[in-house]
Amino acid sequence: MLLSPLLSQDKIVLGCEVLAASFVAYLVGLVIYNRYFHPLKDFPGPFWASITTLWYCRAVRCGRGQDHQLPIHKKYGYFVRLAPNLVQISDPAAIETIYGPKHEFIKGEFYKGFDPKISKRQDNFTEQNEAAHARRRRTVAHLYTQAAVLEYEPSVDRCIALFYKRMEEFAESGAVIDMSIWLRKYTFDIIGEIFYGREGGFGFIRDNVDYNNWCHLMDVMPNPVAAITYVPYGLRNLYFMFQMLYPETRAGAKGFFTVIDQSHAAVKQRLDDMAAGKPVNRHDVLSKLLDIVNEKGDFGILDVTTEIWAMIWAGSDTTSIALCSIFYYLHKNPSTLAKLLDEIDTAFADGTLKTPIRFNDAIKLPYLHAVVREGMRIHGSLGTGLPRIVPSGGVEICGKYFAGGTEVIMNANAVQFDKGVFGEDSESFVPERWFRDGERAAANMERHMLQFGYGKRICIGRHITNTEMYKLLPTILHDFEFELVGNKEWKTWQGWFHQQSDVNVTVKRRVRRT
Ligand code: HEM
Repeated sequence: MLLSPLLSQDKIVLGCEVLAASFVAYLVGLVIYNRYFHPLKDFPGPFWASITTLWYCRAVRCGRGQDHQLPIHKKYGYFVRLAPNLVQISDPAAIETIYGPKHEFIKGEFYKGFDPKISKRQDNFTEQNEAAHARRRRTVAHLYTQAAVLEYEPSVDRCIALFYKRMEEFAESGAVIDMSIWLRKYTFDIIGEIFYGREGGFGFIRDNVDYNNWCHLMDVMPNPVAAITYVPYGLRNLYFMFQMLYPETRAGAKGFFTVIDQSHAAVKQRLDDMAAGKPVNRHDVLSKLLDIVNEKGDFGILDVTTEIWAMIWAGSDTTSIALCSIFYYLHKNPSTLAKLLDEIDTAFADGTLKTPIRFNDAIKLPYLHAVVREGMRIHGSLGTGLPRIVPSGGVEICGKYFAGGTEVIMNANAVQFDKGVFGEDSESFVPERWFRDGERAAANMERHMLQFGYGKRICIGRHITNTEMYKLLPTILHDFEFELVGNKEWKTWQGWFHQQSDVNVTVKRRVRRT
């Protein structure tokens, strides 16, 4: 009763009108500020990108490579404003400034979307606090060195044997297979072997089943997650609810929690087996992570779960995309394939390679090395770039000043095409570039590859990837002949992951030259 004069209908309507008018005035003011007064106003880029983060959000969510890979830089140059407070830079000279040790650029808010919140400590990939990251990375780094990874070689061999058996069956049946799918099963199974304690992997290759829908999850979940931090703050719940209207996002969200459950279950299983005195693989990462729990006070069981959870996301699709790129470009370029086969056959003939192929032997093949580098250069596994925040005080990057708090990004799929570093033919698949101009030029290209990131946040799992690739490729290429059906182009998706599909091939037993 007392409040009724305050809540008269007229006053409520007036209040709503004032609120709506203020909101519209705020939006108009923001647009004018972003476009004409923002410190980044002079950087070139699309109009809509200069006034709202939703433009870049759409680019990531919808896998629009033309908006954040090489084409956008062809249009606007080395610096492109992709959102009001975000500039993407493709000048290779900026890598050292942004990702190198000289300045303290921290990871952008983008990474928050990937935090599973399993433990109070985040995984290395999502951790934004540099000191916390350094502590965690020091704690686990010894599990990921090349020497440590070689201890997991028998696990990789088991998955290769399963893959090989499948290829034999396909050669026998004459079936058409999508190689992008089978390479994905291979990399998932290896994560299953070395992080989840499953001998023979998750069974993706063995049973030809996408258990828990994890492969499907990788197709559908990273895109909304990678885009969400570019939705204006107040609209994120709405965006999330809207995304849930898509059945595939609902499946992805469910899968997100299944991965967490399965990660808890894998750790529990290993602890139970150890307590029961059952034989377990003491050489896999899971065992070694549990050893750390016993040795260090600040790394608990939930940190083990977090670590193996992260590897499903970080270690499976990334590697299969790289493998698929190498495989596809080899089969699109028969003369390159022929040269590589020559090298592999000679290595088998002179005893450099033997079955099962050792990583340390395969790495000695120079042409294979060039093919691997080139496949990863021309098609980066991550479709979008790696966001960083300019430290307070501001930093000059390649002659342009950026105020503290500005977000900057470099995208491997733009940088790795730079003609100054990689040559005039940088848009073509040419493995020869890795030795044609001598060691200094090759080292210079290597320094400007962003495929695995750079500096202290560089990919910790890259030796696992290399081991998987250098062992599988010569094994299958030596014994099987693949033909791209109709020599068709693949399909690609340019969101957070740079997935390929429709790499359809037939498989035959290879008739080798004598
Ligand atoms: C071709 C394969 C791979 C590619 C292209 C790749 C790419 C990357 C990139 C670009 C980063 C840096 C992210 C950033 O700076 O924001 C990164 C970090 C990371 N990667 Fe990979 N990755 C691959 C394979 C793997 C594998 C096999 C694993 C583990 C099994 C792994 C685990 C990680 C982790 C844990 C980080 C965070 C490292 C840190 O910040 O300390 N990656 N990866």
